[in-house]
Amino acid sequence: MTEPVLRVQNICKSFGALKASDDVSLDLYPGEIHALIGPNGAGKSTLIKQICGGLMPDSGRIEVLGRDVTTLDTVARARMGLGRTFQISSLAMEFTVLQNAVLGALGARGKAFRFFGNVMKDETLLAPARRALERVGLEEDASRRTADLSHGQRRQLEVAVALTLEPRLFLLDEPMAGLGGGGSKALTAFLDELRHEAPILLVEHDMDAVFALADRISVLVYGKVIATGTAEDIRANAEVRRAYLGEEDAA
Ligand SMILES: Nc1ncnc2c1ncn2[C@@H]1O[C@H](COP(=O)(O)OP(=O)(O)OP(=O)(O)O)[C@@H](O)[C@H]1O
Repeated sequence: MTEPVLRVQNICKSFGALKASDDVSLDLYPGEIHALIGPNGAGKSTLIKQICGGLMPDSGRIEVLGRDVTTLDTVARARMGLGRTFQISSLAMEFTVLQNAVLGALGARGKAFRFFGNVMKDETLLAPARRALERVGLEEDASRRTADLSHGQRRQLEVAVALTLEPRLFLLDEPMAGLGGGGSKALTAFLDELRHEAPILLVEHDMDAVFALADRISVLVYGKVIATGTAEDIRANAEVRRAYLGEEDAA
């Protein structure tokens, strides 16, 4: 049987009396998009941070490509091929598109930051940066100031920054946020292709995108995974409807 690329086992994390992750287990298989959904405050970001290495679980285990990474830091996990985008933009707005992509390539390789002029001449950084921009369709915009991009283009650039690492798996934190209908359609099509390169754990509030893309969906409520299954399973699950989808209907 195929091994999962990511395996999260029995993760617990409390903030005082609040259980933000309550015995969470989930996995991600090659070629798959596994969506993580749940109401605000359910613990999605907390879980993503623990998978990335930014936050240590109180207990449980996280494996990437069969290796226990539970105690490794963010840089070590990125080097192992864990690519990530952020809910809040991490782009340097005054830098050009290419400079942001190069910075991504630099960070992903854990290289020390040198003078920017030198960094921008380093082919080992420029080549993956250009390739990533091409992949997301931003090659023509390489010399534009990031602040001048549209919101949708910035989202594309964030994905490009994650791509510079040539990741073995992606953690995408609300990539559709703030995109208009056209933008989220284009990104949906792109992610549908991207999954074949590296599987995706997708945290997303846009239910159209989730139901269009996800092979499996896990529903997190009060820190607990209350259901995991196909889009059909999740739609039909009474507990999920009550806890989450019902809330959307009522909105
Ligand atoms: N550093 C922290 N200290 C204390 N409480 C925290 C901390 N980080 C998160 N929490 C709490 O943990 C719970 C889960 O938060 P989290 O941000 O993971 O939810 P979320 O599902 O990502 O929400 P959203 O969809 O709004 O981004 C919330 O009640 C939040 O207030």
